[in-house]
Amino acid sequence: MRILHTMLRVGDLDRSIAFYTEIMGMKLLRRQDYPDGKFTLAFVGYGDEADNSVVELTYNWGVDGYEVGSGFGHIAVEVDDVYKACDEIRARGGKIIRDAGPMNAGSTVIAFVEDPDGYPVELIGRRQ
Ligand SMILES: C[C@@H](O)C(=O)SC[C@H](NC(=O)CC[C@H](N)C(=O)O)C(=O)NCC(=O)O
Ligand code: NI
Repeated sequence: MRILHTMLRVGDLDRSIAFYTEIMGMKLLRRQDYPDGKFTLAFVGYGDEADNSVVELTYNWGVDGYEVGSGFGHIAVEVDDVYKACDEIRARGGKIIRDAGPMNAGSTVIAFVEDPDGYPVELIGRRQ
């Protein structure tokens, strides 16, 4: 077994696709409308689904926002250098909500970016 995807409900699909592709460097892997269910799915990720876990963006037609809630944590993205990644993401218009530095109660260097719906995306340095 393997993790295939994490699903996020989004209020504006094009806005989210732009964030995950133009700011986070992912690819739009596929997009499909489901008219009978009045929703659209878009899958984004750093590689094809056969070999990579991806993010499934779900847009329910006419629903423009959601409560992120206190239970949701984050999606984590591996980067070569967290500090450099934050600079690059800021330069591309991304919102860093937690600057790079050692994690709470630990030493792993992390940072958090906020996606357009308020979902945190964690940046973690590649394991040495
Ligand atoms: C290792 C890396 O993948 C993490 O996600 S650790 C991030 C760290 N998590 C916690 O502190 C968990 C306990 C916390 N009370 C919670 O429920 O979130 C984290 O979120 N650190 C925040 C920070 O600013 O370091
Ligand atoms: Ni994490």
